[in-house]
Amino acid sequence: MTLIRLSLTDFRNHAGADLAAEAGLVALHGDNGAGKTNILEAISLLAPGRGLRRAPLSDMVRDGAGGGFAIFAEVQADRALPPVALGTGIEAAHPRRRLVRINGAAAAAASLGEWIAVLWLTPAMDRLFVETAGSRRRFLDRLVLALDPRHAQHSNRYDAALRARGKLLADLAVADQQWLTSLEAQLAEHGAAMDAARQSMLASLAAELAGQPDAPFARPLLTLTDSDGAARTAPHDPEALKAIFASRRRIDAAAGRATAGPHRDDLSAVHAATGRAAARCSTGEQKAMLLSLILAHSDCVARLRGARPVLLLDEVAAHLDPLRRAALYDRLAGQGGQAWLTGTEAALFADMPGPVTRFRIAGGRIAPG
Ligand SMILES: Nc1ncnc2c1ncn2[C@@H]1O[C@H](COP(=O)(O)OP(=O)(O)OP(=O)(O)O)[C@@H](O)[C@H]1O
Repeated sequence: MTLIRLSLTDFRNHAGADLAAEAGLVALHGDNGAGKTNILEAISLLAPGRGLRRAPLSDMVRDGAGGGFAIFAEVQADRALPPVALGTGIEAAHPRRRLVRINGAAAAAASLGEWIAVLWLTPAMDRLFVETAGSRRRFLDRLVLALDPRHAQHSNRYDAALRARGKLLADLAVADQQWLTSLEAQLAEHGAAMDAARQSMLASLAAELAGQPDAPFARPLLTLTDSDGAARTAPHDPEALKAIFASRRRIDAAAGRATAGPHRDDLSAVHAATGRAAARCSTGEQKAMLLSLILAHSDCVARLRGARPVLLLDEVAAHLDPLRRAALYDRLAGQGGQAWLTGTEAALFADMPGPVTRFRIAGGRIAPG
């Protein structure tokens, strides 16, 4: 998948920007605060979800602009087909409602996943393995989404049913039992589908990683675990899940949250070469594992979906030694697809193998270079 055109209106510090890019590497360089990550964030919003900062939509409107914002892109998924036009943004009157247009027609955000897959690595993700299970689950679900666009619908419906059940359980004594049973049936159906998609993605990713060397990027071994840290290998059975939810109504009512289910699962990672848990590895090793994970996943999506996801690598190049940096560029250039990289120095990108589209960003302005 290639973004051949991107235009931004009142998005973060970009009042109006229009850029054309080619397949291959796209290098964005500019000083701190120039607006590089904002461009990557805009691209991340072309996929379902809240984007790479998970920020409220209203924060994304350019300060002082007073209205909404708009992101528009043309994406070429297949050279034989015309590009698809994707647009998203908000209007001033409805700052919480994300609007989406696909080829000019209004669409649900979840549908974006059918047209584009976007994977990213940002400095904020460096601590993923020591952060909360929630951030790892979100990361896991993004990996699944890149492979299986239906995942967004299942997880949206699961979350909606979970919230509705939580409201009913807040007053269990008067809760409509039939409505509870129906919500738990929805949780079981969508939860089992979500879980199956996670397990199938992890199996494909494990197979991809197994074929990759331990160097120059550290290879991780990944496992889906339950909330107690035990490995989960068999998919959730919908009937069993329904029974779990039904049997835990009192416990969940007392806890004020659903204490069991796929929304509590976690992703655990081990450094393959040393056998050490990722959380106990050095920051550099954790970064390297994430990079190798993302690169392997990109291969996985390319193999299974027939199109490579757009990769957004924010400040990744600056943290690699010259040997690893060259290895990263070679790998990205050799595989087709499109990867957007940011850095403060143009020199970081000087030796990239072509084709490379280069932009210099300064104060929210984008110029070729
Ligand atoms: N809604 C907004 N309106 C205007 N400016 C904003 C808005 N949100 C963020 N900014 C500003 O946009 C600028 C660019 O941010 P961005 O994160 O893209 O910088 P960057 O080029 O990636 O810098 P760094 O190299 O430091 O990571 C920052 O100064 C930030 O404060």
